[in-house]
Amino acid sequence: MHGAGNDFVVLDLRDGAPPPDPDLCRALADRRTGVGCDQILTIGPPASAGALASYGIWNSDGSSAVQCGNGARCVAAWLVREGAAGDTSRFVLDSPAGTHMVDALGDGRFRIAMGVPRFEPAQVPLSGIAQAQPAYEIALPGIGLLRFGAVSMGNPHAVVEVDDVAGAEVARIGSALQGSALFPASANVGFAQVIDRGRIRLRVYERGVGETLACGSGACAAAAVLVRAGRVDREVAVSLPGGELHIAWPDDHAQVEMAGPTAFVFEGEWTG
Ligand SMILES: N[C@@H](CCC[C@H](N)C(=O)O)C(=O)O
Repeated sequence: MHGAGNDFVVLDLRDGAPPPDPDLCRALADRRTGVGCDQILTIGPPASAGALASYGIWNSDGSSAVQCGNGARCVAAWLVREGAAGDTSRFVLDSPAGTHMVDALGDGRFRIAMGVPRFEPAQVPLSGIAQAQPAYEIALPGIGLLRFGAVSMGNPHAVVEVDDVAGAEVARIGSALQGSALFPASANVGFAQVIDRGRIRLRVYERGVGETLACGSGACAAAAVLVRAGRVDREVAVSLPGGELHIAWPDDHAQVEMAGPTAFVFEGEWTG
């Protein structure tokens, strides 16, 4: 499946099959010798009362993750296709980051409540910083002084505002920031260009993957950081290389809502 180009192998493990180990994740995700994907998603039984199902997330390098916005929409689409949601267009899913309210919008589009953004350095996590700041600065070897915002959407994000996202050195700066001691758990690094108060362009160098065509939690993180900086309105369209997501953050204490597309690509059996 994919959500705005962020692609997934989805394994339905509700029959009790064990989750894939890191070696199997890497084998499945390999674009030459496997199926190929950014993340592996596993669907399991609900973890909380009232939820329809739970899901797990593994990056293509075999590391596990706790939040995946595009993946949440794809799991929702999978459950709706099989009729698990019945007549309702509103249901709850459990992710490793918590519970998410889901709205089926029709035409393969879903809206997911992605949680309240956390800016406290300990929550991101950011090492050696006591107080949250609207922007941080770091001197990166070979790159120079870099200014960025940082936020947790359940998973860690750095957001760098750039004048021209097409020309941004996404891999070089993204991997340098990921490797910095400032981010003890690494980070997903977004490069955001503000087009106007209602639209940004974004590219994301994801933790455990590299650059992806879209990152749902990255779109929420970019919107949250730019709203806090007074650069964009609380409803913003985010254009990513693989498609468009719509982000709304009604107020500082509210959850960020992310809406976007889903697509089924093909189904098969893994014999590897
Ligand atoms: N593609 C995802 C994020 C997946 C997890 C991330 N790479 C991490 O390690 O935190 C999204 O759509 O949010």
